[in-house]
Amino acid sequence: MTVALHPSIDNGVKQGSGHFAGGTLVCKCKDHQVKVGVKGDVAHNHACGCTKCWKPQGATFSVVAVVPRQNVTVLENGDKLQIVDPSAVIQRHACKACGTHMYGRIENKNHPFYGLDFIHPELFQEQGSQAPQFAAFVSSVIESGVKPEQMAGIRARLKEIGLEPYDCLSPALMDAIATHVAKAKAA
Ligand SMILES: N[C@@H](CCC(=O)N[C@@H](CS)C(=O)NCC(=O)O)C(=O)O
Ligand SMILES: [Zn+2]
Ligand SMILES: [Zn+2]
Repeated sequence: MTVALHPSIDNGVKQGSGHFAGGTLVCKCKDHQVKVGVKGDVAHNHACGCTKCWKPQGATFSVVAVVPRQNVTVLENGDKLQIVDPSAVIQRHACKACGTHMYGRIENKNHPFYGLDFIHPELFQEQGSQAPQFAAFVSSVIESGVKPEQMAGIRARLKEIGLEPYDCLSPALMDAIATHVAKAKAA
């Protein structure tokens, strides 16, 4: 049996249109859904294996991307949102009723990713946003109950669908973080 990663990539990664103009993220509630507007396409879309990122029922990975925070607006039923863990770097605003994380925001102005919000593109009601590019925090799925002996199969399946597996972020993002830290130290 093929390893299940996440429903939006299990049948192969669907490429983005390259001209996604933005859209509306909708939570999983049957009524009074939380709706969040996003302007423009997402960036750095990836599968994340960490325990903190929201994933749909049964998924092993989250699929998560970033957008400039000024491009994110709560459109409807924002009173249903609450911050999952106020002490986390990424403050994930989740629907109290269905648990779906609608956007994650970094409030620490010194953080390398300050200015970017984390969102789950599968919640867009529109098609065509950027496809996942790689897989991050892959080893962390063990913390959610995956057996270590399943890891070779999971990494092989990620590679098969074109998502290079990394146990932290991709080299480009790790370099961006280190560059930010080096500049902060030099200042
Ligand atoms: N092994 C940890 C890794 C958690 C982690 O560091 N997650 C990354 C990727 S989302 C992060 O940047 N977390 C910051 C945060 O959750 O606020 C876990 O699975 O819980
Ligand atoms: Zn909801
Ligand atoms: Zn994560």
